[in-house]
Amino acid sequence: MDEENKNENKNPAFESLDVLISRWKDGTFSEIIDDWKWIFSYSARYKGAIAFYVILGIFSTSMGLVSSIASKYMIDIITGYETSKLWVMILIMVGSTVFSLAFSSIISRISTKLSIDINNDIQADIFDKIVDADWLSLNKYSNGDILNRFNGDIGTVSSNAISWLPTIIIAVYNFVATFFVIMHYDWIMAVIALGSAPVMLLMSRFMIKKQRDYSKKVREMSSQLMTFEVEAFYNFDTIKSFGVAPHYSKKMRWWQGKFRDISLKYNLFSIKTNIFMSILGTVVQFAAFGYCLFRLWTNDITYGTMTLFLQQRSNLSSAFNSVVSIIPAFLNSSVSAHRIRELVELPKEVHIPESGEMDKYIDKGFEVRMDDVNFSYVEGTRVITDSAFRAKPGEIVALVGPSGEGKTTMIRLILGLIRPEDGGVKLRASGGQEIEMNAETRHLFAYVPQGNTILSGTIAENMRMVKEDATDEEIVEALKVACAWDFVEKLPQQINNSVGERGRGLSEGQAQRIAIARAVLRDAPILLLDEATSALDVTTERTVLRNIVKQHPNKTCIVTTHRPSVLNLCQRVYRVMETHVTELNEEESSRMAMDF
Ligand SMILES: Nc1ncnc2c1ncn2[C@@H]1O[C@H](COP(=O)(O)OP(=O)(O)OP(=O)(O)O)[C@@H](O)[C@H]1O
Repeated sequence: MDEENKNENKNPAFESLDVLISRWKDGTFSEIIDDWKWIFSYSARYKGAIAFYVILGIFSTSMGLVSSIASKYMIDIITGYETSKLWVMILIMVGSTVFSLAFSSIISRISTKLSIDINNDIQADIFDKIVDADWLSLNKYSNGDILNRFNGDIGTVSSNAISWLPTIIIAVYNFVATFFVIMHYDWIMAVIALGSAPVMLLMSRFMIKKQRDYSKKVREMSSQLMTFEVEAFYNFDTIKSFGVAPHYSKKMRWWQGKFRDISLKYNLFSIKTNIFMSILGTVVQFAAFGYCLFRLWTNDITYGTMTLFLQQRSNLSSAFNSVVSIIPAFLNSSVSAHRIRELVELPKEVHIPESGEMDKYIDKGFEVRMDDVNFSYVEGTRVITDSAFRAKPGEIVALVGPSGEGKTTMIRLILGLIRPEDGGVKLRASGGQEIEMNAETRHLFAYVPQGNTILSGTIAENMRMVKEDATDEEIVEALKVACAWDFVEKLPQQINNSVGERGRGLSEGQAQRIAIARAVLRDAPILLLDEATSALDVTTERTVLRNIVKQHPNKTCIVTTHRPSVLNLCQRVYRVMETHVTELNEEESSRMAMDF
């Protein structure tokens, strides 16, 4: 049968059902499913605990049911004056209430423990993923945004990841069990009790889309607010010294206002949905109450059955409400999971496992080679074009050139943080063995980046960051090479003296010398200094560089600089300008030194 005939024979009712299902599944819905699949990959680690949680929940719900059936019989016993059975009923009621309370307390304890565990699990995983993410891809996210996803979004996911499934299962069990108890006594009552279900189902599609959109906007706005906050606190000195604090206060309030507006819109939507649900619930409640009174009036049911009906109807509606109220939490979690997955799915750095082979050649040093390299951060805007570069063991090689022309980009290429579009950036051992720069070659480098990179803690802690088992003597030795010992020696606790975040408490030049000492302690065969001596006086700068070369004759040093004093120490000078890296001859390089 050909395709056309097949379609003709298809029942139109089924066809429209197919269309409905596919529409239901498209876009938002399939995204939600994917996000939850990801969340389940974490919850699955706690299968046993979740199953225990569900069983306890079902017990607790069953006890509630037993207690309300017992209260029906109690009313019937009292109204029928059959006091002989009264004690049994009282015992059943009290027993089931106590059990129910005990179960729900254990459930609360388990769910708190699990949500902390899952939060820690996700955070630890994401931390590792971020650390191993491709530099350029991660660079697109601001620190505030990453921090917000790391804390806020993971918090939202973990608080729901465990409880969501048990809550649904327990609510559905509660719903079904209650429904059958009511049905056992009167099926019309059961139908009335279920009255709101079809309307709710029809509304859910509209609600889900809208709720998810709001949740997404609130999370995005929260990230933007946090980006602003992180940046403002990080640059507090600049803000204060420019006297622009009032402007930033105003900006802060503007961001807060935007966050407030979107949060209130979301809240209004939730209120409207709530009002609608409550009205629906009240209508059903009155219908059930009216029906009960009618049946009582016609003597079809006892007082006990009426109490049971009304109690169970409210139980049914609370089971329904707990399923409905989990929808926002479910959607918020899916939005947060989506935001976390964006970080998880960032491309990983390139790791070439064979790089470990190069460790054998550390003693003789390495040559850094670049050939025919092209690189752009943004497609169409070249930063490096058809360029070559060499730095051999025992050499100090300088990268010079006007600001913003690509010196730091060269350092990033050498470190393998970014990869060239064409050409190769390689590490070459003395025997000719070569390997492309990648994450695994990075341990062969000691890098002093631009800016202050000192962390809060003692000077020794800062140093041991790159060599955990370094002795105090080794630390002092490295500080001496970097001309930092002169001032560290005079500190009250010397290497155990504490410094603040970003080296607070030290001068810019002192912080630079400690950063250099840290790189020296690392004792890697290749040293990269990116404007790392800019805050030092000329004499200290020359002493530091000479000490480094003297320390290890096979070290390869690559420096970016704007200082002639450094150029005179270099064996080779490359100019980075107009996207080209060009080696300067002696005459050009001395002219350049004079032009600075
Ligand atoms: N993460 C990035 N994304 C996009 N473009 C970038 C990025 N980093 C740098 N660039 C661009 O690449 C070019 C070279 O920047 P780079 O930092 O390498 O210059 P530089 O020579 O080290 O400057 P300076 O001497 O001022 O430190 C600049 O035009 C800059 O705008």
